[in-house]
Amino acid sequence: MSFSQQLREEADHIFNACYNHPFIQGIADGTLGKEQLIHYVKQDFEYLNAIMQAYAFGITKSSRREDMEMFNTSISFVLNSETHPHVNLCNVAGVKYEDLQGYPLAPTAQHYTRHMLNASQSGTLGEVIAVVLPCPYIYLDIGERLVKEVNPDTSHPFYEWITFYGVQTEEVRMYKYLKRLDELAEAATEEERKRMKEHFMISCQLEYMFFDMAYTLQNWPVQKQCTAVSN
Ligand SMILES: Cc1ncc(CN)c(N)n1
Repeated sequence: MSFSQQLREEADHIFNACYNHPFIQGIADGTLGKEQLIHYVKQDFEYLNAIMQAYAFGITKSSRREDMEMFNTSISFVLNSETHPHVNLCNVAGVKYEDLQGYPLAPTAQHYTRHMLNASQSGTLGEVIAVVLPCPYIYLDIGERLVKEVNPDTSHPFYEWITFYGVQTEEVRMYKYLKRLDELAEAATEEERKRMKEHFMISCQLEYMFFDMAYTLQNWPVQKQCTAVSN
């Protein structure tokens, strides 16, 4: 079994938990609430900025043009295409996309972005791939399962979100990452392979937590009190 197959098997329960999370099931049956959609898009806009920076660290660790191209394609994908599923969610929530940009990170988004940026800044090329991989991998899995199980038509409120992640070129992008991860894992020391696995598993857990953050409208626990002004 290849290294990437081992990781996928090890994380199977997390992939399943993500699919069964009420956030995704709310997308599936079209009932996800406006507040949850807005919180998700605000946080995901910032998350996608951070993953582009992680991809850019991947370029700084690359010496082959093919690897630079792989990360560059992912950055272009986020900049030029991944706005579409966000716009779908904004349309359902009845808000403008531009109004959901530039918000502070909630705890889980803070955790996930720091995890990705720390590992990609301090790690090897293999570690960069391992830490960013769950992002496209889990959404491809969710999208494919939703297309198969919900089989939405254009009247479904989240038709565009579902078909974007379930029926598109994500698969081609993914296989490049998996192939390269296996090559790098084969040449890596046991220590490095251990770090790659740890980065991958933590990113998978944080993908689950990200859905939970959006669903529960997670925020920092201590907020400034608004005291009534009395005359
Ligand atoms: C947190 C998260 N993970 C993954 C994806 C899909 N690229 C996303 N938009 N946001």
